[in-house]
Amino acid sequence: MEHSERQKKECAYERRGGRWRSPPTKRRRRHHVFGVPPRRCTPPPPRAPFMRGLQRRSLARISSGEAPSRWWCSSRRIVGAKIGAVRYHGRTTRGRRGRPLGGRRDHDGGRGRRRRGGRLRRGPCHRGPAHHSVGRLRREWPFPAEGSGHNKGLSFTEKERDAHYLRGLLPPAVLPQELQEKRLLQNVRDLKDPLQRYMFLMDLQERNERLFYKLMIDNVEELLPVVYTPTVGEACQKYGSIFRRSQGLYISLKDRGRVLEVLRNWREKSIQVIVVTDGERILGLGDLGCQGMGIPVGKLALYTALGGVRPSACLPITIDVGTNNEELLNDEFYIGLRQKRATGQEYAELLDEFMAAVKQNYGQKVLVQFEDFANHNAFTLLEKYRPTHLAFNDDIQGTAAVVLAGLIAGLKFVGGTLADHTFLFFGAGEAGTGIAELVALEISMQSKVSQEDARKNIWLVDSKGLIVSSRKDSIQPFKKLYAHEHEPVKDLLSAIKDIKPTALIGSAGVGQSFTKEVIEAMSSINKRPIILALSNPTSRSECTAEQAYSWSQGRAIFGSGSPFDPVKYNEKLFVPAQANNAYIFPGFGLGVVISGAIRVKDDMVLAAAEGLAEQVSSEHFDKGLIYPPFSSIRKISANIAARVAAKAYDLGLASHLPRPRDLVKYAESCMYSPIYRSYR
Ligand SMILES: NC(=O)c1ccc[n+]([C@@H]2O[C@H](COP(=O)([O-])OP(=O)(O)OC[C@H]3O[C@@H](n4cnc5c(N)ncnc54)[C@H](O)[C@@H]3O)[C@@H](O)[C@H]2O)c1
Repeated sequence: MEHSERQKKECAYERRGGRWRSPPTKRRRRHHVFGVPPRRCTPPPPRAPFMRGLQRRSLARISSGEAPSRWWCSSRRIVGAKIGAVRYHGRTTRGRRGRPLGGRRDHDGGRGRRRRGGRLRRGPCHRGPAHHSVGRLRREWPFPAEGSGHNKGLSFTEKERDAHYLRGLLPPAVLPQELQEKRLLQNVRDLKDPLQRYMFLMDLQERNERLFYKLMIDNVEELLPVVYTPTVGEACQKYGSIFRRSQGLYISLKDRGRVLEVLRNWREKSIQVIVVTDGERILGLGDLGCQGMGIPVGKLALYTALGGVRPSACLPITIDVGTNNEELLNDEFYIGLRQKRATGQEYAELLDEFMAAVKQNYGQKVLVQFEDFANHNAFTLLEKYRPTHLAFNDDIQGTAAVVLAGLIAGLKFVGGTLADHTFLFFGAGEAGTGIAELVALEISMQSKVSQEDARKNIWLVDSKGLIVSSRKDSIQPFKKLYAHEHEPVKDLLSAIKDIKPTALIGSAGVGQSFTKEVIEAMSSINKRPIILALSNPTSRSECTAEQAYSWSQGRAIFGSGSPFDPVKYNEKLFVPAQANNAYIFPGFGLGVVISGAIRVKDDMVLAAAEGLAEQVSSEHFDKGLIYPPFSSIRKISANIAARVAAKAYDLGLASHLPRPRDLVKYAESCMYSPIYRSYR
């Protein structure tokens, strides 16, 4: 077909990326689809300069957050009406007669339609304003409002600065990412106050995401205590005063009936991991209400830095049902609801609505990690949602896996298997009973005995003393399994003398509860007593590393929840192990994500623990370590992920088929890399 002169003039197709794009009107698009050879088209006219100005102003509006949160995928609606010259980067895949092809794409390149119910319909665009704008880099620079995944700061090359209108907005020097990292590390080290360091790193995460993660990955041992426990505890306590920008999603009692709508306001659609808290038991610090947000934010930063889950696939959520913390209720800077905690049906209904909305919005392959819920809710929620959701509780299952791995490794010094030893837990909450259950499961699998029999060597002490059968009627259901026949015992020291445990595991959140007498009693019973002081933050630790080593004359195999510096005792250097959940949950999450698992089973948690324990080599044992060093955490996470994914495939819970042949390699290849990308 010949082009008429008029047609040639009107034809504004532009050849980009091997395709013809951006037809100005529907009529002209048809004209192309029906048989007009695209090569005859004239190039598009240059864009009018005033359009650029208009667009830039509108983008500033978007970036400053002034524009509405719901965006419609239509040039005639919000974006287009204001911007005029918006050029969509959404792709159209067209088949015969110009009809959109099916397949993965649910988006039609910005004409207000997306695939719902098998058909293309008009509707809200789930990708938000970023999807519609030209020059995503410029949109984020210098307004880092919608995430900072594209920012490179001084690392933008000359070419990128030209292509993305950044010239003049940056100083002339072009620095490599490594140099930026070196400078920032120096900046962090110059700050003496840990809270200042925390705020510095959070600012960096918002400003330049890739640089933040590069810094984290390369200096994980140094920065982990800043981004997570113990500093995050202080940050949560002062969250209202240091609040700068919202870092996650807040769902409060006010949102009942529209939780789904609130979830849809989040900028990213493709979410793989959610960490959610209700702030009732933040670390060992108690009820911090809405200010518990620091925990999901910190945990998800570790999911990315240590486990390689994409940052854009992570969603931190705080469910605000009020707080019983009087200090916060009277704090003028408190950021949450000023009311007492909702309980009972009101609480359960909000949680139900939340979990249903999560499934509806993100499907069933999104991992929902419950974090720092008080134990009266944590067990109930996990039991309730495990059968229907991909639910995981790090305080119960994550802690259990990391401690079990430590015990397995610790027994290499002591000798014998788990079944040969007795374990005493000080604290029978989420952490204590979670660990006890997993230890019992491992014993039952190793020794082919029932789990009930396996529990017989495990004893728990709670605030009322040793859990024994005579207390059965007055204790919570999850403790009843450990109510063995024994005389009532009120204090820990007497319990140790009676039970004679090999390992003493503290998870009561009571600082300095492993006194000199306690450690000495453990040392008199065992040649190498295993002492795990798990309570966080450092102030709640049952004893310090120095106390454990000196009171046991250097014989203790010590691990703690919060980090302690190496200790010199009798001219020998002892490196305390950190039983940090960060060994497990990032790798566990990655395993779940790469296999597309739809449920979490105990066997998968057990696989994670075994995956961690097997990475403690003889070289580590020589140094007295019961965990591998954190510096190789990405490798550790990839191995754990492979073990978890393998178990998910074995159990028929994985949905990503076919099963990759080499799961470790596959896990490594799926990990997020913080190296800057090049932009055209
Ligand atoms: N990997 C880790 O290091 C790790 C992981 C999870 C939890 N933790 C820490 O463990 C601690 C407890 O966490 P949780 O989730 O089990 O809390 P929780 O509230 O569920 O349980 C606390 C338990 O301690 C008992 N307790 C309280 N005071 C006591 C006392 N004076 N004497 C004896 N028992 C007492 C309670 O009865 C309860 O059973 C916290 O400090 C938390 O930070 C550490």
